[in-house]
Amino acid sequence: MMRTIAMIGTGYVGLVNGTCLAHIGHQVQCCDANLDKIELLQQGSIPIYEPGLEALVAENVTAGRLSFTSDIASAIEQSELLFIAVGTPMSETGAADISYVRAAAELIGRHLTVSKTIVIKSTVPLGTGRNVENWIRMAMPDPHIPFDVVSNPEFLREGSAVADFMKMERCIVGAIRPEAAKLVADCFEPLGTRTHFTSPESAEMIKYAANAFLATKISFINAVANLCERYGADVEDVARGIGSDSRIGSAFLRAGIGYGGSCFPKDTHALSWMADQAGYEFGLLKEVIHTNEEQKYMLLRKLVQALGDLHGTKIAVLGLAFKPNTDDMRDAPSLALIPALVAAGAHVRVYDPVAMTEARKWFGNSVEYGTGVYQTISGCDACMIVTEWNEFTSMDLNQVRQLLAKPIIVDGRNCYSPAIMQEHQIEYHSIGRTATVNTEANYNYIVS
Ligand SMILES: NC(=O)C1=CN([C@@H]2O[C@H](COP(=O)(O)OP(=O)(O)OC[C@H]3O[C@@H](n4cnc5c(N)ncnc54)[C@H](O)[C@@H]3O)[C@@H](O)[C@H]2O)C=CC1
Ligand SMILES: O=C(O)[C@H]1O[C@H](OP(=O)(O)OP(=O)(O)OC[C@H]2O[C@@H](n3ccc(=O)[nH]c3=O)[C@H](O)[C@@H]2O)[C@H](O)[C@@H](O)[C@@H]1O
Repeated sequence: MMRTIAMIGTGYVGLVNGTCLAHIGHQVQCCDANLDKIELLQQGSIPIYEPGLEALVAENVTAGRLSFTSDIASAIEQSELLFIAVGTPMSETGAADISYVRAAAELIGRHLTVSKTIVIKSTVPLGTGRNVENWIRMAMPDPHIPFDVVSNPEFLREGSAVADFMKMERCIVGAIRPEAAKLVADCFEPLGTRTHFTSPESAEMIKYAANAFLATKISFINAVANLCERYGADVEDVARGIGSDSRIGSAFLRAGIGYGGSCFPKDTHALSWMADQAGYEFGLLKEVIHTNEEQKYMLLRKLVQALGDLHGTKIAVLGLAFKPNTDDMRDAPSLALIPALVAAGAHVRVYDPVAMTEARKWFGNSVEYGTGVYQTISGCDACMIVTEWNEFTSMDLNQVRQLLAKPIIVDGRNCYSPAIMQEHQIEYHSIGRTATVNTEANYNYIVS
């Protein structure tokens, strides 16, 4: 059944959910406190890079099911379901900052004059559902009007967000009243997804536990990778070998330079903070976080191993976004690596297929901005691969060898096989595999 929905917060999650909910037949108003964002959307542009989203937005706006407004109060008044999809960034203590959720709840309260269902999409600490209920009630002109607060965490991944929504693997609905749970679950009914009905606290925990578990898999394989290097094993073979056991599964076993992004780092810290608050020593999770922090600098260590003192060297960095197919640089490994290279005295030239505008906000004039893969690596003493964009995994290695001043690639994403690099006489350092190091004779051969 078609529902009227206000999506409060039109970021990655709000815009994707609002658009996709409109696409499956609902009437959606996406609102945001950021007026520039709403204006851009009203003009038909979208503020983020997400494959397939722009066309879907246009289609649903044209069909009259999707609109954008900065008048959040009106959207609240006109809708049956109010989704909260605002940010919950990491605060200085590591806890999730829920001030935006509170602001949204209070605004809802001020405009709640008939019974409605509030759906929390944002990732929020356990117990926030109950707090949201109180914040709304305290702001309501008439606190006797009944309303429901339902937890409905989001599991989409950036870069494949639209597909993740449309082929939703599961829907978690945490509610106190079964009628409210059913109302929310029914919104997703056209997707034919499996719904798990839980308490609000369990739903909140499912979100954190899912992200923490995936982060654990990554830190585990990264630790195994570091050990592989010491014993001459190949982590790619090891990941395939263990991943084909269905109890382990092959997903999230790609060794690399650590997880980044707007969620794994902040959500693992938030869960660790919650454990501390509850007096529970979640040592396993703390180690996952620690391993990840260390892993971010692995590439730098390998570069120093290859080049020695970095002072005065020219280094190309390919990939700035935290993963391919997004322009999101929040907590990207490049944010740890590049300032460290600059601090070590290297001249750094960076390139990313879509995150260049975003990168300028982070790096300003401290680096040089390349215009394409080959221009970026040209004349550099080494090339570092930080994000596995297609154009970095399919480079013409003959050209790469000729363009680099020294044929050295330090690859944080294991984009190539060491054998291919050896064939092309490129010194190759990757993660969890033995480096292929050219001899001096090789260098002379290549240079001449
Ligand atoms: N980015 C992702 O891939 C995923 C994010 N999440 C969670 O979803 C939530 C949102 O994340 P993103 O969409 O990435 O954040 P975002 O930062 O891209 O978007 C949040 C939006 O909320 C707006 N906002 C803040 N306060 C507001 C208010 N009081 N009223 C109206 N708008 C307000 C901001 O202006 C911003 O546009 C977070 O809790 C995050 O942990 C969950 C799954 C995936
Ligand atoms: O809560 C969230 O925001 C989202 O966080 C992740 O999604 P996302 O951060 O978009 O991207 P992922 O594909 O999960 O990658 C996260 C990080 O882990 C890294 N990663 C991933 C997989 C892997 O095997 N190895 C690895 O290093 C990626 O490079 C990236 O830096 C989860 O996969 C989503 O289910 C969740 O909804």
